Amino acid sequence: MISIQIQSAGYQQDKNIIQNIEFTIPKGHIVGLIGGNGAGKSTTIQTIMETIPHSRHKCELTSYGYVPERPILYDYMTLWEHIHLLIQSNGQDKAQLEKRAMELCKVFRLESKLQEYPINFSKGMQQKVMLILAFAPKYDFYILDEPFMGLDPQAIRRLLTLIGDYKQQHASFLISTHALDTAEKLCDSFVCLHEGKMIRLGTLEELQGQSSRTLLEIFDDLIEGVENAPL
Ligand SMILES: Nc1ncnc2c1ncn2[C@@H]1O[C@H](COP(=O)(O)OP(=O)(O)OP(=O)(O)O)[C@@H](O)[C@H]1O
Repeated sequence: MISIQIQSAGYQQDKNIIQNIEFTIPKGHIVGLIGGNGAGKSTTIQTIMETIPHSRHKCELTSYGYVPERPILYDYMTLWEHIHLLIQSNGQDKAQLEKRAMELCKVFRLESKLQEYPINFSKGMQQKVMLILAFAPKYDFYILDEPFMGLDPQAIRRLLTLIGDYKQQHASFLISTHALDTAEKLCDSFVCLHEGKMIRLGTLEELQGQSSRTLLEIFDDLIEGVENAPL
């Protein structure tokens, strides 16, 4: 079980972007982090990863896989050189890492591009490179910031299968996404953010209450409720 407790965090001293965000991620569970543009999803992820300049939080993580919101690639390295760098720098078994990275290149149809430069790839292809590098090592926990962004429908289906396989092997996930129809089917529970605060937390059934609303409808209602609440 991973416990996330964030009292406050921000990019400048005394300017909190997020506040009072607390939730747990049980082993083998997928938690969806949802919220509109600027709600604080990436800031929450940066805080969990301890890459935010100012924060009061308690999240005890060891190692984890991470897919950033925007691809981070080296200009002068081929796809194979990116994979090679991962193999050399990650402490896990090198033969296993190479085997899985090559399998993932096949899954995401990049096996013929190993000697090409990802910096020249399309947006979706660059996203696939980040997925290959994050999923080649085996971790207990993966943080995926907008993992579906730019992917074609076939790649989304393949990523969903991959996440399902790792979950079966008891990996936990925190996934930030705007793809609420996908999240509704994929995630075990949801953390709903609005203006840096956690406005709801729960499973789809808990969020639905007596209704049969979709996640998108629930989220719309939540935002409307918060924005129309008396001061
Ligand atoms: N590096 C930064 N320096 C200062 N402020 C930042 C920085 N990154 C984000 N912010 C601010 O923090 C707030 C939350 O942004 P964040 O990126 O966490 O939102 P998000 O929910 O991930 O949004 P989106 O869905 O648009 O990616 C926004 O007001 C944004 O302007």
